[in-house]
Amino acid sequence: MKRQRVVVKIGSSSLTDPKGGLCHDKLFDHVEAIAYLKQLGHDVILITSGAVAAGFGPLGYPARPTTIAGKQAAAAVGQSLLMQAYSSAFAQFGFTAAQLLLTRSDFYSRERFRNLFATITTLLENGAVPIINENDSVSIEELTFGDNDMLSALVAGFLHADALILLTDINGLYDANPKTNPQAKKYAFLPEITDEMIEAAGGIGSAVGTGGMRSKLLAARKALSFGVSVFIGTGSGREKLADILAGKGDGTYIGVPFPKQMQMRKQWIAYHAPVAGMITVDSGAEEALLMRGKSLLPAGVTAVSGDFHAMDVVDVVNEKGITIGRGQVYYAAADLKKVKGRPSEEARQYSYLHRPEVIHRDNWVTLRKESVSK
Ligand SMILES: Nc1ncnc2c1ncn2[C@@H]1O[C@H](COP(=O)(O)OP(=O)(O)O)[C@@H](O)[C@H]1O
Ligand SMILES: N[C@@H](CCC(=O)OP(=O)(O)O)C(=O)O
Repeated sequence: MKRQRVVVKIGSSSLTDPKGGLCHDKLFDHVEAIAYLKQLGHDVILITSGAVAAGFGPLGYPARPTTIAGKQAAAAVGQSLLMQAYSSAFAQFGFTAAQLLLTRSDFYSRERFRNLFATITTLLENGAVPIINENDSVSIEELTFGDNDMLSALVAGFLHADALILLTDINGLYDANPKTNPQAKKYAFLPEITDEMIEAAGGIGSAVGTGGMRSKLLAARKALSFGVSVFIGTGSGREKLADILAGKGDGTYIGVPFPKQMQMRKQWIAYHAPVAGMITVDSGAEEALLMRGKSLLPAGVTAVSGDFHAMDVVDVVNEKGITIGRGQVYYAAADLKKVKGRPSEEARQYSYLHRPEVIHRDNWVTLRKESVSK
């Protein structure tokens, strides 16, 4: 299997005891499975919950605190316990754990966004395991991600992950909460998430979790909109994540089956994404895109119209004004205007992902081939 970029999110209930407090056996089981995925050559980014659940006991609370200050204080205690446990467990497999604590405003600022991307990329290049949680102790309630399910979907989208795996205490999505309705039936595969499913999904099932299945479905829908397929479920043992990636997991698969994920992203670009602008390319770039399977580079761009942002979808037209394809851009319109016609190495500083391509091959869909300019 080709190298995959996988975002794994682990919920509080899968890391702590029902009454709170870190469960080292549960945590080790996940670490072993992540280490195995890395040994198979995949990139893994971990989104971990559990700071509040791990910290409230040691801080002296009998149950998960309900006040914001209580949760924030518990998270400050629990986060360091979590990282201590991850660092020592990953070290047993020869991997280094790296902590990143995010707030929603990190996603609003392009500069922070860019730094975050560069940091995670550098960590992955060096073989480390990026471990992300919300920076609970400083997050302001109105500005939180909602929960780590949504955070994991946003991270999976912006890292162009191949798959988002939401590990939880239940083996998938049911048509009703199985903890309260024993007749509930499990979905094995869903092509999409409908409003009805979100309505039907219930809330939290454990004393330590946050959003329940509803928040997972909202997150799954967000991930699908970025072209990332999702798995919600459970598992145990070293091979559980590899099995999930191979389509053999105990849970619900949402979107296109993982190996065919690229196809889905392209479908989204071709048929669903709003088109935010237009780029004109010269005949060399047109030929590279249509005949040689290459990415679009800044050097081949001759004109830019519309007010698009980086990662928006734009139409690409040739010198005759004929639309030849559509793709997701790494540059905002204003930046692309500055760098059109320039060498990639000069231009890439303006791309928020530091990527030289204007449209990477993976984010390109050909709409007309017969129109190549002569
Ligand atoms: N339709 C549903 N299908 C499956 N689980 C559901 C459903 N509705 C509610 N749940 C509950 O969601 C829980 C998982 O959510 P949560 O406790 O937030 O987990 P985590 O801590 O892993 O994020 C399950 O234990 C289950 O009780
Ligand atoms: N950031 C919080 C987790 C919030 C959260 O979404 O929890 P969960 O529903 O268990 O994934 C913490 O570390 O306690």
